[in-house]
Amino acid sequence: MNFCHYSAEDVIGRVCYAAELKDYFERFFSGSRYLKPNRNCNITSRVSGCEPGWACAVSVPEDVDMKDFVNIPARTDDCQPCCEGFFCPKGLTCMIPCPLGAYCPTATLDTDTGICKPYSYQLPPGMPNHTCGGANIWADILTSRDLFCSSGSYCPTSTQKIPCSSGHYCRTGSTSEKACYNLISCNEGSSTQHIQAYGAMLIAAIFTILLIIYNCSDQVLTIRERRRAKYREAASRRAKERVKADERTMELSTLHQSSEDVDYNDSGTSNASQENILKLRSQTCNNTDDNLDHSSKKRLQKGKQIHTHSEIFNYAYSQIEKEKAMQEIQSLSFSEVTTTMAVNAETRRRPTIEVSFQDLTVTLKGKGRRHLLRCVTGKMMPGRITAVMGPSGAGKTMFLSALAGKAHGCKITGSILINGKPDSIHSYKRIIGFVPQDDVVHGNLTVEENLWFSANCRLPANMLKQDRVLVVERVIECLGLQTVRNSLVGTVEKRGISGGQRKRVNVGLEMVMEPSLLILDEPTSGLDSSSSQLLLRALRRETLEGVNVSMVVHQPSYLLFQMFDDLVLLAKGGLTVYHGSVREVEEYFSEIGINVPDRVNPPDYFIDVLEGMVKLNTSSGVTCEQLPVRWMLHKGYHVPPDMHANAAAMFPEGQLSSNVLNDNEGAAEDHSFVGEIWEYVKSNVKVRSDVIRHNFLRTKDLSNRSTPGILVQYRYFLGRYVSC
Ligand SMILES: Nc1ncnc2c1ncn2[C@@H]1O[C@H](COP(=O)(O)OP(=O)(O)OP(=O)(O)O)[C@@H](O)[C@H]1O
Repeated sequence: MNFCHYSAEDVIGRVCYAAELKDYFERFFSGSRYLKPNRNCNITSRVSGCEPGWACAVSVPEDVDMKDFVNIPARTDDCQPCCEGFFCPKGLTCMIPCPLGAYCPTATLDTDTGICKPYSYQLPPGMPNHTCGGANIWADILTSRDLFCSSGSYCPTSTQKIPCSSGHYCRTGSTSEKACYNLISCNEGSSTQHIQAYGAMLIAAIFTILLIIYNCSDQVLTIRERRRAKYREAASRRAKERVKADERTMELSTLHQSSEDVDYNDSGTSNASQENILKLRSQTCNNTDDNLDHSSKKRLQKGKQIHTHSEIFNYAYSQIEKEKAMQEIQSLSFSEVTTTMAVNAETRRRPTIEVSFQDLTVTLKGKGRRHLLRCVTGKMMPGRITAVMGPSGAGKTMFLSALAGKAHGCKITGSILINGKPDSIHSYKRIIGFVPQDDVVHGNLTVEENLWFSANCRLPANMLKQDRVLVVERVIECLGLQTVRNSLVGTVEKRGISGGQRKRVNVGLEMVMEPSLLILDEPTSGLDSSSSQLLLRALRRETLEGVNVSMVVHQPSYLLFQMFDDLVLLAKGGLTVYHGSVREVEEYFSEIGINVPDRVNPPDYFIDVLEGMVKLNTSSGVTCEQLPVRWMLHKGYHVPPDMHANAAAMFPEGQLSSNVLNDNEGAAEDHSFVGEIWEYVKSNVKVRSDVIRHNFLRTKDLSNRSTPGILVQYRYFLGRYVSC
């Protein structure tokens, strides 16, 4: 009570009782800015203690029930200024102790302003004997800081205020001073520690780290890549050595077996020894995982992921070598049983897609309605490579685009069936690869990065890492891209890999997604003969897994031509001249008197004929223009009316079956002006709705493959830019 000029009893008599405290805090916490005066401060009986910073005593303290939370006692006696360390709000007439962190000295009058400092109340008018009292308010720190210990000082009690010493800082309402961090200088009376030094140090540290990362990232990536390459090469070497060792074992066994066979049956020796070779190779091929340790083998058997680079590459390369051996078996095999055994056991087949089309006609919109493709009927089978050939502008690209559902802005009639059903080709887009004529590779990435981006985005999301590595490594191996796998593809400004290699990467982007239908537009253009053969061999390998491969090809060499299974030959105007097996094309043309001269490459000759560069002098009298009609008649297809004259010219009157010629196509071709406009509007609406459906609406997915979601794909996309 050193801070109060009353006696202890006087102070106790002035401190608020329970009912007054309750009344005060209820009003305070109800958010009322101005407190309602209590019963002692009404207009009729207003005492000095009702003024801010003043309090009064109770006349008979003994009569007051301190536990009475309801009745406010009468305080009218001996009104005096509020004690230090207490606050006395206006209209309350009693004292409340200030809380910790507050500083409540007795106010002094500022004669200039007439305000009781450090508080902001004034002396009441008309009361000349009244002086400044103690604290008058109590508020939270956000509303008013008047009552709280000011910043730069600390208040151990509500009557003591000590300036913050140097090396320390004190915030508003502090009861003790806080030591500043090392390295930070805090002067006397500091209200906060200035951590700018730390901020500067942090920025400098981040900058240094970034600088180190920038300078070393290349190094780190190179080292990582070098390590991976080391594992890869070791795995490849091990797998090859293993195959060689197996081959030597086989040779020895074969020699041994042959010498035994000679004694019994001379005639059957060669066949028997070859069978032995095949059997032994099949057996050794089955020991794929011999390069792996026991735990990795176990994980593989359970279909689990293997983790280290070394294990993954060992697995991938032993699989690749095994596949190569299996292909060799197939080419060596003469016994169908052995081949079937090998293929069935080891060749993984993908879901198959058979594409059949009937009377496929693509017509250009607008005036003239030119046919870009006309009445094309046929089928493309899984496990076969179909070449699409024809003179320039014949509609080869348009044909494959129409099949792939990428022919926009044209009217397409006829039917396309997928596996015999009229499903939309877009429903299978996740297992259809399309290699356009123009490059779609990313020039600022390496060959391997390009392939990995495509593989990550388009392979099944749940595919194990080792299988992804196998797929990518297999494609790199198949396409002969080993030597340039880490080279930048290159752009116009920055020279990268060669044009032929770039073309192969383009094809690789689609091969790594393991498609069931692979459509390629001129993948061999610009490639030399050996590169083209390498590519065809890679595609041939795909067909072993049941992939349906169709490609536009220009001027294939004879060797390359023989590597195709089927041929679609288109004449100008998009009409079919031949669609069938490559083996039978020469026979078909010779039947109509078109024989390929000696030492002329058959595909070149057929294109020359269709270009009109070869003057036909056939016994049957068929002209170049009649070849499409000849094909239609040969297959028994309907002949469109505008071609009837050509058909009739080839056969004497009456020899043509009426159902071949009875076709109404074109009967409704002559429209009135209004009819033409109506047709135009109709087709335009259809094209727009096709575009909207293709871009915005989801077609039902029938591919049975779930690829990574948009966000994951976006992550891979961003990853590409990080790599750049
Ligand atoms: N959107 C289009 N608008 C107008 N004409 C088109 C369109 N698309 C294709 N054509 C025309 O259709 C014809 C066939 O084109 P396509 O590209 O299919 O020929 P191609 O046989 O692949 O030729 P090339 O071998 O020269 O690449 C060409 O005469 C072409 O001009």
